Amino acid sequence: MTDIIEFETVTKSFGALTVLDRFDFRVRQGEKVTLIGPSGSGKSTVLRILMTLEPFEGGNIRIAGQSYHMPDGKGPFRATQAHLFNIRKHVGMLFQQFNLFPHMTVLRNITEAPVSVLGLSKAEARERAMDLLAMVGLSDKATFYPNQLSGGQQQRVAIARALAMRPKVLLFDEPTSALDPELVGEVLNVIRKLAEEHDLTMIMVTHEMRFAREISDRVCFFDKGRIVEEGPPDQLLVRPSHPRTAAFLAAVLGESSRPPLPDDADRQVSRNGPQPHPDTPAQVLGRAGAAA
Ligand SMILES: Nc1ncnc2c1ncn2[C@@H]1O[C@H](COP(=O)(O)OP(=O)(O)OP(=O)(O)O)[C@@H](O)[C@H]1O
Repeated sequence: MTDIIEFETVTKSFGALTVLDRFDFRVRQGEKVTLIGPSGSGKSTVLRILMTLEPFEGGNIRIAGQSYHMPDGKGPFRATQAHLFNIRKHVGMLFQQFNLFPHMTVLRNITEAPVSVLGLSKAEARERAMDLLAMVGLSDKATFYPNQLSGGQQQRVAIARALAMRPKVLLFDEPTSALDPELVGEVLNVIRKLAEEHDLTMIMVTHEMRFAREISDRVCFFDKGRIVEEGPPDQLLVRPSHPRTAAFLAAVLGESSRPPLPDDADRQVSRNGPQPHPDTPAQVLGRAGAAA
């Protein structure tokens, strides 16, 4: 299988802070990859660069064989809008906060870009949108406005909107983290269906470890802008070989798999650093798998 995404020695800084330092990363066509790791380790930055929302200073990225550099070798900082647009058309992205247009109906949210960017007729765009709304289980909400929908429904519309552009790569930046717990399942079900039924390449940043184990071909553990360890989910999430991966998983799985404690409000630490926990990742994920 060919690599649809290639990062070669990519460097990205915010002022004095180097977030990615000669970062290499490849994703195969159709692969489902999950990025996990502590807060601030650079996971979202990777997605935002891929979506051309952030420039980078060094190295190169290719997506679907197309370089982020201009054909004359000029770096991505100096790429024209037309060049960036050509790259961006391969990629769709789901954000934590859905980012639907509040003044447009659900249908218009989905048809707007296919009509204005891809040049589809209104009828073609509508047909595509209605098929996608059926896929995400929201055929009856086409005329609603975003504020008339639950968070889970809004995120499902956002998925339909991204798919309407027929991207080759779909990026998910913690797509369920802004949702009430009871709404998480419906969004994960749609993503699960996408992963099972489509050859779409998917890269996801998530703290939903059980879900990551279920849908990913590969999980990458990030720390300080580097992939410290990567592998199939059953290996990395269950039998991590790097101590930092093991400590991170113990903290995250420990937090999500036990009932809340009275002092939880003061602890807010699980994503920021490892915390000791009596369970191993294998025990916790094993229990989760048994319960599912
Ligand atoms: N626009 C920005 N300006 C300055 N610093 C930024 C900006 N965006 C991100 N950073 C910094 O870059 C680092 C990496 O951020 P990033 O959002 O990629 O981390 P992350 O691993 O996705 O974290 P989280 O899990 O909390 O979303 C952090 O230290 C963050 O504060």
